[in-house]
Amino acid sequence: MTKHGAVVVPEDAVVAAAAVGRHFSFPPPRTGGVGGDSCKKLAAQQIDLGAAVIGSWLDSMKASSPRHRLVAPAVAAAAADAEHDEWMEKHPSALGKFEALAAAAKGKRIVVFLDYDGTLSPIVEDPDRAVMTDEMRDAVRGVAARFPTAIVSGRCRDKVLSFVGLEELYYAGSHGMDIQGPTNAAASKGGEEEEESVLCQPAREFLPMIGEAYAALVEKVEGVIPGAKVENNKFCLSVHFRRVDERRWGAVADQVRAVLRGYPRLRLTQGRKVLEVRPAIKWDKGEALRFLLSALGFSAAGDVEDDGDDDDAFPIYIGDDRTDEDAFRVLRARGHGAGILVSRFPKDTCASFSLRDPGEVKDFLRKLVTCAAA
Ligand SMILES: O=P(O)(O)OC[C@H]1O[C@H](O[C@H]2O[C@H](CO)[C@@H](O)[C@H](O)[C@H]2O)[C@H](O)[C@@H](O)[C@@H]1O
Repeated sequence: MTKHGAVVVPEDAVVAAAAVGRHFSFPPPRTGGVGGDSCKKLAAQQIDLGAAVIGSWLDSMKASSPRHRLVAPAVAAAAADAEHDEWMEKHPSALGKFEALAAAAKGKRIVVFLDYDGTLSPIVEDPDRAVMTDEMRDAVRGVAARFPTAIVSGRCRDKVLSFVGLEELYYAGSHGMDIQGPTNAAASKGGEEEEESVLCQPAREFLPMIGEAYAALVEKVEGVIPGAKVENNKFCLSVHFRRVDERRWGAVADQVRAVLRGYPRLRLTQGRKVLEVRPAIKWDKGEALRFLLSALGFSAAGDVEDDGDDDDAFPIYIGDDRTDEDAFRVLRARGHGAGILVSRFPKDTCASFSLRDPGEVKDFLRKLVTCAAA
């Protein structure tokens, strides 16, 4: 931490590869707790936002999109292919291994957790246009009709609900800091639906501070650096630099750092060409997953001393981003359930399986529905 307490978590910095051996094993070996050897907790790697580390932080920003692999020369491309094959051995396609996954879930109650951006909708330039297709919506609706289903997103809960448009789901917005149950007629008991459906808001006291920081970031970043955009996600803020000239990413870092000096109780993490400002509390997508499992009546196992044997839930979590690793780690610590990373490229991850893109996510969800119907 800096002396002001503002920190950045370089989320691509060491998430050790998920599989313990070279070859895929499922169910995945336990890590011996959330902070186990093979999946190191990123939160433990908070790096000072001081000028001395801005270089490595910028590297991290540059690495937040893997597009450079597309233009690799032939030799590098061959090496990348080999690396990809090896990675796929450790994180095989959840479609290709569907039968193994279904066998592991047999006799258990599947619970589905879905990230939004990059998982249900493709990554696009303008965050306000990241809509999902009707086909994807149908697939999610089908899954939710059979299994408890939650959307877990960095976005503000209302916004992600408006994008997904399905009231029968659970929604965990603001990286899990704003959790709501289903709001459809079957779930609500009439009147005060909004109040009744809110299940958990562990960062409520931060609302005024987040509002202030938002205004400051709009003024000092969005108003100063062309292309920068600050998104208010209620309990956290996103500073987008996807449309900022790469030569000015350092300026984005500097400006955000300057603003956060005034807010020692806020911390910074990184997603896909976005810096995420959030309350410095021990709450993330992994905690949201635990909370929801518990709210659904399942054990929120994951502690070393809990062997999870009496747990009849089989959580499936699908996500594409670094913030989803917190949830993958919880699943790995549980020793059952399946973490599925959405990525075309090898990435360090605690997920057991992979899917290439939202198109494959849709196919996987459809397969899940067909399998449940059978
Ligand atoms: O947890 P998620 O649902 O994956 O949300 C994470 C962030 O997603 C959004 O930003 C990302 O998607 C945008 C649209 O495709 C893209 O333009 C941006 O570069 C990505 O970082 C969202 O806008 C953020 O607020 C979320 O925190």
